[in-house]
Amino acid sequence: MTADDLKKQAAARALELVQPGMRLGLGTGSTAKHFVDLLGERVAAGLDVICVATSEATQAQALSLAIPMSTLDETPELDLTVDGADELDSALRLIKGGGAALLREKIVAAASRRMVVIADDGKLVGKLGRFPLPIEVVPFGLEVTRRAVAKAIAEAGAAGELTLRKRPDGEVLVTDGGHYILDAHLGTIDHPEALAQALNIVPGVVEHGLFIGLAAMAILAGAGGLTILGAAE
Ligand SMILES: O=C[C@H](O)[C@H](O)[C@H](O)COP(=O)(O)O
Repeated sequence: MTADDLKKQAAARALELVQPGMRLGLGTGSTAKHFVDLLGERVAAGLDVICVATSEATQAQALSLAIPMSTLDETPELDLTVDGADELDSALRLIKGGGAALLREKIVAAASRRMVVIADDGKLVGKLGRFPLPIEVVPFGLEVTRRAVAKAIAEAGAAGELTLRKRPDGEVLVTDGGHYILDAHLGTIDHPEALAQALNIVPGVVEHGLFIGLAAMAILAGAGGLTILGAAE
């Protein structure tokens, strides 16, 4: 079974949580893409839902499947958001933003009564930090912000290189919100809450990829089947 098959299995299990009439947040990335594809099939078969996307890419995918779309301004309270993650621990603390969608993903997750993570079980780690932590920053004053971020990271007891994310063609990556991303290569994050708080107050940091206290459940697919973390319903 391929990693993609596992992602699809997790997405299919999450689809069971969707009820008619729900207001849904649609995540971003290769795992969330499976969920949107499967949701599109259910919508084509008559399921009534209204959705908000966490990225321009997901918005385009959902529209191509004729999924009814709204915005957070029109639909500020969502019942359920289903999204992928780059890393998670057993306390349902996440690193997100490998696909540069962390800002809208966090806003949508925070507007949802429930956020459910779908992933292959290789993303479950004992300690967060192997995946570089994405930190979204405004382009203005980049070097000043970079230094302040490095200081915040050190104060939270972590260390590692900060790299400005580039696109495959070598140009600096610009997010859907018009910002840059600094990836913090930390290896391990011993104190995720402290790091999140330290990053939250750096001027120029728009958002970071530590999602703490947002996910209520994770559906992890592995060779041995599905594992559920958190509250199943
Ligand atoms: O910015 C992107 C998101 O946080 C994704 O949900 C995350 O990167 C996981 O993506 P994938 O399912 O492709 O591994």
